[in-house]
Formats: sequence, structure tokens, C-alpha cells
Amino acid sequence: MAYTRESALDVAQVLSESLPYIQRFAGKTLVIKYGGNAMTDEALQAGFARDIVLMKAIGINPIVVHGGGPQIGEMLQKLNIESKFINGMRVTDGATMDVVEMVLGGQVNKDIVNLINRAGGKAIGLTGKDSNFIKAKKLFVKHQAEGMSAPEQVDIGHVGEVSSIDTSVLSVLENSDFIPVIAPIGVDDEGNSYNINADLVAGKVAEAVNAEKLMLLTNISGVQDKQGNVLTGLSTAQVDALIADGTIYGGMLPKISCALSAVNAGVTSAVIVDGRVPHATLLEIFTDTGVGTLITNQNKDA
Ligand SMILES: Nc1ncnc2c1ncn2[C@@H]1O[C@H](COP(=O)(O)OP(=O)(O)O)[C@@H](O)[C@H]1O
Ligand SMILES: CC(=O)N[C@@H](CCC(=O)OP(=O)(O)O)C(=O)O
Repeated sequence: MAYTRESALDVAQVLSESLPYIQRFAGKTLVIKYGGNAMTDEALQAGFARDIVLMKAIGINPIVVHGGGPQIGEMLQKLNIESKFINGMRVTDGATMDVVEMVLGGQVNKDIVNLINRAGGKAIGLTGKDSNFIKAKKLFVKHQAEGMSAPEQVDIGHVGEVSSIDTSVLSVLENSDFIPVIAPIGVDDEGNSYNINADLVAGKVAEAVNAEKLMLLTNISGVQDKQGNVLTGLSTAQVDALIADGTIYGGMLPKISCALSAVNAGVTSAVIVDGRVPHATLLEIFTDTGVGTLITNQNKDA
């Protein structure tokens, strides 16, 4: 890009102002859940990949955990398999699990690896099956079906929750030029695969590596109140109240619950970021004007 003398000075000024932020995050690990528009819009994809490579180049350790619900849905449709969700979790029978593993581990993961590599990075794709690093157990959900008087425990098939994370492979990558890109698939002691919500995997990875920040990219401006205003900062106590009165529901529930669990487990902050905004991850790290909702472990506004 060609600059005029004025615009070149502006660029130099912006770079200079980013110094304290670079110093704050250098050597720290950031876990980024990549999903939504940022993952499907070509311009946003390229910007995301560049931003991840830039982070690594200045000494931050990004770990990417990706979703892929819409891509799984598309493939199931092609195969005439119905998609069904309970409490935001995909009901996953044996045939669906095969598709989930193929789409997340085979297609989506490798597309993201390729994207980051084309931006000059050295991405390594992993599922939880690689060196068995994400151990999972079956997840039962509580659900109140129509006509039932009380919620009951429902078996939704091969859906898992994280039971443990072995960080050894991640620390090898952290101490190298490699950028881990993780598909949310777990495995149990018998070698069975589990489909895990990607937000939950990102949260547990952030906890396990003691990340400085957990960033959850999504397609909404942040957590909103009943009037649709974005709540820029939330404490754990405030979140509890918003869940209790139904302001937070559906797909926002796993995001909020993993963000809360992460900050309670020692991750300094978790943020739900508007991934529709170009360079949302950089704005979040290098400026004071993040684009979403910040969750901290404080009992007052963050
Ligand atoms: N209080 C809230 N503020 C914002 N979004 C909310 C809220 N409560 C529920 N939601 C819903 O959660 C959705 C985000 O979850 P989801 O679509 O599963 O995200 P992703 O696909 O990025 O994982 C929003 O689009 C919105 O419909
Ligand atoms: C159990 C469960 O629902 N797993 C998700 C895994 C992918 C995911 O979480 O993708 P997004 O982040 O794009 O929604 C699914 O099958 O869709």
C-alpha cells in the first residue's frame, strides 16, 4: 500500500500507540473461538487469518478453536439426515457423528489451517483425538418437552463435555512457531468420539492453558439487555441475574457459561466479540474500544 507522508505518519502513530498493548500480551496465550460470519465471509476470513499471524509474530500465543455448525448442517442436508437441536446442542446419532467428525476434522479444520498458512503462519490442525488431548464424557441435557410437567434428563447421543485436557501438545506448539487450530471433537478411554460444542471446548482449553484471554467470536454485537442495548461489561453476579430472568437464552447460554467458568478458573478475562466487525480480534487486543461484552470475575461492572 502506498502512503502519503500524512497517512504514513498516522500509521506510525497507531503502531506506536499499540506498544503498551503489545507489551501487555507478549508471551501470553489467547484462546480464540472462531465461528459465525468471520468464518464464512471471504474478506473477514482473510482479515482473521492475518490478525492471528500478526499476533504470533509479535510474541502472543494464539490458540484457535473453531465451530462449524452451519457446515455440518449443510452436509447433513445433502445426505438427507435431519438436524435437530436440544438446548443448543446437536442431537448426534451414529450417522450424524460420522458427518460431524468428517466435516469438523476433515473439511473445516483444514480450511482454517490453509487460510492461516496462506497468511504466512504455520498452523497445525488438531482434533481432541490427536494424542487424545481432549478427553470427553457423555453429556446429558435437562430438557422440558412440550406436555411434560418437569424437565427430564435427555440422552442426545454422541454429544460430549470435556472431562480433561492434556496441555502437553499445546505447550510444545506454544514454544514454537506453530499455531494450534482445534476442532471440537473429544475422545473417551475406549476411543469413542464425542461431538462437543465449540464454545465449551474453547473455554476448557483457556482454563487448561491458563490463558490471559478467551475470545468468543459470534454474529451478534455482544450480550444484549431486553431493549437490545449491548452490555459492554458484565460481572459473574450480573450474568446470573440475566440468565434467571431469561434475557440470556439459547446459543448465548453455552458462551456465557464457558466464559464464566473460564474467569472463575483464573482466565483474566473472557469476551464475546462481534466477529462481523473486520479485525475484531485486533481491536479487542490493541485498543481500549473492544467490540462486544467483557466478562470478568468481579462483583461490579468491568
Ligand atoms: N442476551 C442476549 N444477547 C445477545 N444474543 C442472545 C442473547 N440471548 C440469546 N441470544 C442468542 O444467542 C445467539 C448467539 O449464539 P449462537 O447463534 O449459537 O452463536 P455461534 O453460532 O456464534 O456459536 C444470538 O444470535 C442470539 O440469537
Ligand atoms: C454438540 C454440538 O452442538 N456441537 C456442535 C459442534 C460445532 C459447533 O459448536 O459449531 P458452532 O460454534 O458453529 O455452533 C454441532 O454439532 O454443531
